[in-house]
Amino acid sequence: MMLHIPGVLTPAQVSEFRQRLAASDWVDGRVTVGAQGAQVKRNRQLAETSPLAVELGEIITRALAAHPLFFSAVLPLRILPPYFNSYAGGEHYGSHIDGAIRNRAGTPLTIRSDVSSTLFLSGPEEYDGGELVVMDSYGAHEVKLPAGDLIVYPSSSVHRVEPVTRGERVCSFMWTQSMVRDDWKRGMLFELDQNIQKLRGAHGDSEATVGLAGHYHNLLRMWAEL
Ligand SMILES: O=C(O)CCC(=O)C(=O)O
Ligand SMILES: [Fe+2]
Repeated sequence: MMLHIPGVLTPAQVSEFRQRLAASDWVDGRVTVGAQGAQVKRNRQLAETSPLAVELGEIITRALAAHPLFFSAVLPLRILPPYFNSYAGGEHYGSHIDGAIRNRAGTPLTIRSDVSSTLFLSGPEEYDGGELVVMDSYGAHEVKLPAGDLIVYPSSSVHRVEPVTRGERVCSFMWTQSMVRDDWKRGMLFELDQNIQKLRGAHGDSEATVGLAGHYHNLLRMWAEL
């Protein structure tokens, strides 16, 4: 399932992030990939142990943990601290799949990547190209979101970032281990949760919404791995 999650960061947070990121040191993005990724990846990132990456990453992680839509769609168990990348002057990231097991220099965390996310820190008017293209059985989906918004997509999908031919595309990206590994099951739980909330919004709680909420939790009980 792919989902657009608006307003993860406020415009004020985005502009503070951009100012601080512009003044920091960037390294070759190939530091965090394996051999296949290294052949197709051409961008820059903050170093994994950069104190700025750690500080800004914590703000993003807190915002995600408190975001009801992110929680409902991702059912996060562990979020690996977010990374920051930048593409300009034709930089791009060709078709690849994210490594299944991810760890992070400077932290003891190792996670299984179930859900990949990109948080846009540049607005679409700031650059040309740079679409995140995610493939699934329905075809290729192009994503370019307003600054502060996030896209989530299954880490199991092949994806790429098109060359940035004007301006600069600055983003944060991160991997989450979900309580529910299977994308199809996670999507079913998300649909059920969202529809229960719509029913509640329209009619208040009733015997039926309580029953459906029980069904949601019983499915989660059956499928969740902690
Ligand atoms: O920049 C992006 O939107 C995605 C980056 C990416 O796919 C990766 O680093 O694995
Ligand atoms: Fe990726």
